[in-house]
Amino acid sequence: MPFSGEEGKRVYWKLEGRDDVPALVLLNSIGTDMDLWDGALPLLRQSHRLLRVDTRGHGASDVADEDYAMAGLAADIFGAMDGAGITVAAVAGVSLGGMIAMEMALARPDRVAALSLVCTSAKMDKTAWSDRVAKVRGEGMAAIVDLAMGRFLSPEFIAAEPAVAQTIRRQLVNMAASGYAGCAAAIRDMDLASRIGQIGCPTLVVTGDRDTSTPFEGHGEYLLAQIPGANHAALPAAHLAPLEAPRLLAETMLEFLKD
Ligand SMILES: O=C(O)CC1=CCC(=O)O1
Repeated sequence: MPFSGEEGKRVYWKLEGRDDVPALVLLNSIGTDMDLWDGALPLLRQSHRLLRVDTRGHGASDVADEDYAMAGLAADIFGAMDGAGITVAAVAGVSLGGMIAMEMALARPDRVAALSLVCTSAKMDKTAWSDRVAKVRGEGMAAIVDLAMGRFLSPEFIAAEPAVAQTIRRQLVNMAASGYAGCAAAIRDMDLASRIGQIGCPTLVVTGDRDTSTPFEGHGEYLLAQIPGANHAALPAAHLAPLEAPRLLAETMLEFLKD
């Protein structure tokens, strides 16, 4: 299996598609893994070589029991790109994945060709994320699963796709609490808000009309105001847009990436 990084902090990645097309890196939210993107893959792989990475502490990646930092999570993804032989790529990330993507664009502008920032933010409530870290470390994943599910998916989607919602819930409950807490600490400590004005690559900000975690108001609108020349698309989806609107998300990203 393809892993990159030092022992205990290795990230698992999967590369697919032709090598004569541009590379696109796909990053997951906290509490999910690379499978989050499954519904969008058939369209995306027609024109892009896809590198998916399980964020540290998630999926098949290693779980270190410590606070993670956004810069370290970004370095993990560059390590996966190195392992896959990719020098430059467009990067798309959902929520935490979008935060990591912004950190990547700031750290290595030479390696990030474009950003798709899906249902994400540069500033989350520090107290709320601090409480979440403590709760998960003290009581385990069951203590926050209802809160997280309520922010991930809309009631309409849960009613229409109960099996998908059950899978997401099961993954969340069964994942390593230390992996979730490590990433939650990175969200708590992120300092993107004052720096994203320096992002220089073409950027698409995707918001979800039903997203209660990072709604347009206060989150998407801030990204659009700060990132020079950023474009906006609003989708009929909650936070996990690749689940609620996979085809529309893929079409929107491809339209942006073809420019
Ligand atoms: O608010 C939530 O629980 C959803 C979320 C925030 C960051 C992320 O990756 O997911």
